[in-house]
Amino acid sequence: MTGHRERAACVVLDIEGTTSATGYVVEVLYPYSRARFGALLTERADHPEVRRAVAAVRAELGEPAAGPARIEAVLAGWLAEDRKATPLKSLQGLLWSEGFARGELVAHFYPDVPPALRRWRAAGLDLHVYSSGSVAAQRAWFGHAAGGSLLELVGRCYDTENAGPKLEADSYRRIADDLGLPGERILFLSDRAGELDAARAAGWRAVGVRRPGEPHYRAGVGDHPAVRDFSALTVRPPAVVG
Ligand SMILES: CSCCC(=O)C(=O)COP(=O)(O)O
Ligand SMILES: [Mg+2]
Repeated sequence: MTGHRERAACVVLDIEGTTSATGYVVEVLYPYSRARFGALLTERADHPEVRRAVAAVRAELGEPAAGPARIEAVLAGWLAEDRKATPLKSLQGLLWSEGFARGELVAHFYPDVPPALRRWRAAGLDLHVYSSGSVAAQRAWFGHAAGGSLLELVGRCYDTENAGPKLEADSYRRIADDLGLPGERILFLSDRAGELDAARAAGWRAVGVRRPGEPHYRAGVGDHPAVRDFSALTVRPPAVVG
């Protein structure tokens, strides 16, 4: 893996394993949400986001009368298997946003990420996010980076609810439609081969980010070009023709 160059109008960023450490998400964010699901489901059952997520869990289980204890147990099970289920992610996003706002959580970004994001913005690129974490979680995450907010660098946020699952090419087509760009002008960065495959199937450019120590490092990124971190990636806007 040496330096790599790309031309694109925008960069779409995965979070976990790409901009940020999976270890932090799994060891800090997940337990934070796990410890608060019970109170959320009982004390704030009328919150619109909670009602919506509970209805989605009940529908998925085929158990229209599932009570808070059952829902909490299901969420805990999904969390343990790291299932990227939309209702789980919505409730986590709600709890994490509040935790960030209260100063109980601070987001982790690899040190090469903030300077690269600033460099790419200065070069005229738009930056967007596509993560299994909910849009609320993404905005809170970028807004509460340890070194100061990065939210002003980010344009649109996509998750499994507004775009779809990250392993399906249609999700990337939906995002391209929303951005009003052909796939070849969009560059996706991710640590997972399956996500890069799906993006490429939708016509996007795709570059793997292989950070030693990340869970997907050993699995590699298939036949996609790869960089070790963002400092090894140069991205410039497409050349103007004519
Ligand atoms: C701040 S987003 C929380 C991370 C998370 O819950 C998640 O599932 C991230 O997955 P990704 O698609 O970014 O690899
Ligand atoms: Mg990832």
